[in-house]
Amino acid sequence: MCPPRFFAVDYAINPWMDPTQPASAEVAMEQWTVLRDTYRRLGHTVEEIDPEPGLPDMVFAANSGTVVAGRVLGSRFRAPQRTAEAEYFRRWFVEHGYRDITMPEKINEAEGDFAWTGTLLLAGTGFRTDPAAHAEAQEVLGVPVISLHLVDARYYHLDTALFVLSEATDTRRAQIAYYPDAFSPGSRRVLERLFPDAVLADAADAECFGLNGVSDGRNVVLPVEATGLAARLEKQGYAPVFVDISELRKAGGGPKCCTMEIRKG
Ligand SMILES: CN(C)C(=N)NCCC[C@H](N)C(=O)O
Repeated sequence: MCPPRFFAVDYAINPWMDPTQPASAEVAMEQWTVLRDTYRRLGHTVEEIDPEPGLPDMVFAANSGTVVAGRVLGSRFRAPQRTAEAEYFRRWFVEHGYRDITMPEKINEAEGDFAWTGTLLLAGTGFRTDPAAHAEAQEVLGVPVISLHLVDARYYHLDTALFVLSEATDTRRAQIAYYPDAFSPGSRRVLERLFPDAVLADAADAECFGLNGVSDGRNVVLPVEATGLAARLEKQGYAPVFVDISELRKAGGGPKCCTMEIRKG
């Protein structure tokens, strides 16, 4: 995770960002700190990278790397405003002992558009990550990739429209939640086929970034407004944990965007 010390909304590269509206680095830092401490309270290890001045979106660490079984696929941003972030994260991986690091040739916004189910890498495209980056990820990470097409600009990254509730080594046992309207008809059919027991989100769940949740298979960290989705998750045996991410949402991000999940083994 990356503390939002230099958080701001100075430019608009997604429909949620409005540089004419006030955004506070101080409030973002308070909300981010609660999110980080929530993970720690739930028993997870959190490592941090230093933020860099002039990179207000660096708090969205999920966009800077996809790590499966200790293999790191870095990122290559579409927006020039974010390009420099990728190299800081690459250096972090080097300094923290990762040896298998590949920087992509294709536009690749990492976990913003990649979600690991335990056997498959679900991969979004349509707004940010280049579809050719999906084949590149399959080759570099050596895991099967399923391409999914996003069609609503408000849900410009896969992680605004879908998240994994529980990973499994048997594809049919992994569980996901997703917002069907964010996907093309063909991608919806793929998701129905692969995940017939998925939790389906509605427009209200999606609008508050409820699909930008982070689950450890039991606890599901969600924006505080995602009450409808939380109620459905509770019925399935999950434990919702609410966080306020209202300031970070002004930049188009939520809990998952702030969280790169490092899968070492
Ligand atoms: C949940 N999402 C979309 C993320 N994975 N990342 C947030 C990135 C926000 C940044 N202003 C941008 O537009 O790139």
